[in-house]
Amino acid sequence: MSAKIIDGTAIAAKLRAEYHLRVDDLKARHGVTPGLAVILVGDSPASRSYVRNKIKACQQAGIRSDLIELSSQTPEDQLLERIYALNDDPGIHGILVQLPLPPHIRVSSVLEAISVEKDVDGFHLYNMGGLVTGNTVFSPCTPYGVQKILEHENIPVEGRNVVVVGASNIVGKPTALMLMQQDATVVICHKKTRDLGHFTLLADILVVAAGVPNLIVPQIVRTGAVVIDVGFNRLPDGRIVGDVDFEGVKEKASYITPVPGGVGQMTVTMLLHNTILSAERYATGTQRAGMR
Ligand SMILES: NC(=O)C1=CN([C@@H]2O[C@H](COP(=O)(O)OP(=O)(O)OC[C@H]3O[C@@H](n4cnc5c(N)ncnc54)[C@H](OP(=O)(O)O)[C@@H]3O)[C@@H](O)[C@H]2O)C=CC1
Ligand SMILES: Nc1nc(=O)c2c([nH]1)NC[C@@H]1CN(c3ccc(C(=O)N[C@@H](CCC(=O)O)C(=O)O)cc3)C=[N+]21
Ligand SMILES: [Mg+2]
Repeated sequence: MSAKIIDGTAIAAKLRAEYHLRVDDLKARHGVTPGLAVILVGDSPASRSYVRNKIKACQQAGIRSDLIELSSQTPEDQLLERIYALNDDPGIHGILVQLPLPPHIRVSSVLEAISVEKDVDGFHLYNMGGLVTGNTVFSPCTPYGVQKILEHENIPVEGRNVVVVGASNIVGKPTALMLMQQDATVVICHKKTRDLGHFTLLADILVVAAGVPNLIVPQIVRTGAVVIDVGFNRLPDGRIVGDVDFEGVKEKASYITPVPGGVGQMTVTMLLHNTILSAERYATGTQRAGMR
């Protein structure tokens, strides 16, 4: 068996074309241009490159994006002041603070300073908590992108065994919660999991977000499984790979996502989606009132 290679770039392109029409419609009918503020603290080359991808995608979709670059020495209270100003700025519908932040800044204070109505990354505690009950204002972009890939390929989730490898707050845990909300049976594995293969072999759908190249080899993948590789790792030789031994696993899986060209494309696309959704709510006055 050779897996169908899921073309994340093509799915993303189709969605982005639809989103561009929604932007045009907002401009024409409400005079509203969706606006995203991206705050980058410090000058990590990797963060800079992710941010560049996001800004470029905004431009292509007709979304205004403001890049706010702050020095790595910026005190936490100055960063919070910038966020409060953006919360009050009617031209800005989404606020994203690129992680990681320098160690002197508390991530939780920053994420909770962002107005829930503008939290297009879905990282505010309210949105995180909302994942438990299925009541988010915005879904986090990477898990949402994974969900959209499954939806686009008509891969059912209900009643299936989903194994998520990786338990971070930004990918593993929210992905597990979103798929559990769709009535999958979900297992989350992490570094301390004693026998990874014992669990991954149960997976009808295997989602991998560990940050470890070649963690998933064919021996620990069930024949016919759907394999979604969220990993995004740069090797010393400059090549970008996921967490899955792609060549080996594609001979055993029924579907597999490549890296690049898979989930990463969808993450950025869902950021566009959330920013447009926020601007639509603003234009039609359907934001949730009084929420922060
Ligand atoms: N394509 C995209 O859009 C995105 C891709 N990524 C990529 O996804 C990967 C994960 O990112 P992120 O969640 O932020 O990373 P983190 O480092 O925050 O989390 C990694 C998780 O994987 C677990 N883990 C690490 N090693 C192993 C192992 N050997 N076996 C099982 N579990 C393990 C860790 O366990 P423990 O909790 O015990 O430490 C942790 O829960 C990275 O490659 C990142 O680049 C991330 C965001 C977006
Ligand atoms: N705190 C933190 N924040 C992040 O946002 C973060 C992180 N850590 N760790 C690493 C991952 C990775 N990530 C990606 C974003 C876009 C693409 C993306 O656009 N990928 C495209 C293009 C890739 C390319 O540029 O070649 C693709 O996969 O086809 C990928 C990966 C964000 N990450
Ligand atoms: Mg990718």
